Amino acid sequence: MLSGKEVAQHDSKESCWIIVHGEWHVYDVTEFLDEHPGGSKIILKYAGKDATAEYDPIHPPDAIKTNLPKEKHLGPVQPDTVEKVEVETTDEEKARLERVENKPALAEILNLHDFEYVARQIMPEKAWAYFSSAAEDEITMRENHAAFHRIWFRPRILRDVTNVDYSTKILGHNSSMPIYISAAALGKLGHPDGELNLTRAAAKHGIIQMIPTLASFSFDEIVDNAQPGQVQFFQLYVNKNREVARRLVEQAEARGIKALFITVDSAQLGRREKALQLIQDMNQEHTSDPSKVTKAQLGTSNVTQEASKPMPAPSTVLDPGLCWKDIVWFKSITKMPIILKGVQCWEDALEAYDQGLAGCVLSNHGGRQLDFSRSGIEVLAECVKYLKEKRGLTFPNEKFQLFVDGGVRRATDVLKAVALGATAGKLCVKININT
Ligand code: HEM
Ligand SMILES: Cc1cc2nc3c(=O)[nH]c(=O)nc-3n(C[C@H](O)[C@H](O)[C@H](O)COP(=O)(O)O)c2cc1C
Repeated sequence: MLSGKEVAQHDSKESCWIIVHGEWHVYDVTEFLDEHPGGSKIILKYAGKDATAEYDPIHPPDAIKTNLPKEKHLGPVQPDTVEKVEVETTDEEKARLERVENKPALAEILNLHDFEYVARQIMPEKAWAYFSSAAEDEITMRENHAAFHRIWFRPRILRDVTNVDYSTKILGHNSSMPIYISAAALGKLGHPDGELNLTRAAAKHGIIQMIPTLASFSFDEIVDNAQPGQVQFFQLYVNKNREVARRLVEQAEARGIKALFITVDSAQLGRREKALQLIQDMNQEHTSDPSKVTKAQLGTSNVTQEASKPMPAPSTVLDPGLCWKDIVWFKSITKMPIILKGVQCWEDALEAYDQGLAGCVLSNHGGRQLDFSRSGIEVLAECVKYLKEKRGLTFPNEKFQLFVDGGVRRATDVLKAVALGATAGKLCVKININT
């Protein structure tokens, strides 16, 4: 056991130790300083100290394991000997903390628009930029919701609706409602319990959670937090290194994951300018390397993770080379049903059906990838039409399920999707509609 005092002596670039994580582990990052993708300045700010609070929300769970040689892991430190890091609180931060303190009770929040408003008020700027940003002019993001405004009901009367059961089956698994929680990376940015909150909520309400590849918690931690028998799906970003992809799929199958959703709308990261703006500010603050700023400004940095920086992930996590032959390979290595997440026209939905896949999520990634992609609900209408015309399919269809996400903010949106043929849809933290 190291003492906090000893660690504190290594507070310079000649010898730089930091403490990270609940288990209070000490790491020697002296040689890593120049390699750190976030620059050395930010780490030096925490030299000899506990960096957990800053480190945790913005790094993938395996960042240390993957980037820091074992011999640099110096072991645990006695927690009570570690001095608290004095973080200077700006006036803006004080005001934000006050808003957190006074946030409305859950029962006062009536709908998802309220949630969004409150989130914007209380989240750190970084988190809000990540969660709320979409590609370029954010036209698709707005259209996703607006598209539902163009669909109207044609209610029938004098039907007995005393008992309404809106439970359903999604890919053969019971769900209390025709929605599931879709993948959203880096949950810890929003709350220290991140994705585990969603695991618990899904269990409590009998809905299915899709675990993201880029979750803040490790895959095992999320699965370990599920109740016995709780159904979970897994979202896969296909790593350039197919052995990594294979390992993720095998791990998911071994742990009882019931379906594999492969994200196919992210050949590269969408240009999310709100997030880029923030990176620019951060780079100015944390690094002296002006080329980083320029790259970020131009949107040409090789950021390939879900978040766009400052939300780190290995740059190999997305593969522009992903194509149909890989899907055939995935089919050969897993018995889990495969669903493509991010299908945006009927031709690709038809191809997925012909390849023997279990379904598609008609989605444009919440408008975060290609601006001017059409909304999922609009694509649903054409898929239903052409899959009937070309292959005689009717929807909802158990053998080939259509899901819709993007802009779903109301139960009426879900109802519209289901009425048009979807198995389920997604809600903000991400509920998907199952048509
Ligand atoms: C144990 C030591 C650390 C390791 C192994 C590590 C690893 C990484 C990795 C792998 C990335 C991103 C890679 C990518 O984008 O593909 C990253 C980015 C980043 N890290 Fe660390 N990190 C460490 C310590 C820290 C600490 C103590 C801080 C302080 C808060 C920090 C702040 C950042 C920031 C701000 C970025 C984003 C940089 C940018 O987008 O320009 N890191 N780190
Ligand atoms: C903050 C955030 C993070 C996301 N992360 C992922 C991800 O890691 N993988 C993925 O396939 N989709 C991801 N998505 C896309 C969602 O799964 C879903 O397709 C989209 O959010 C639906 O649109 P909506 O936000 O309008 O509901 C993310 C979306 C948001 C808003």
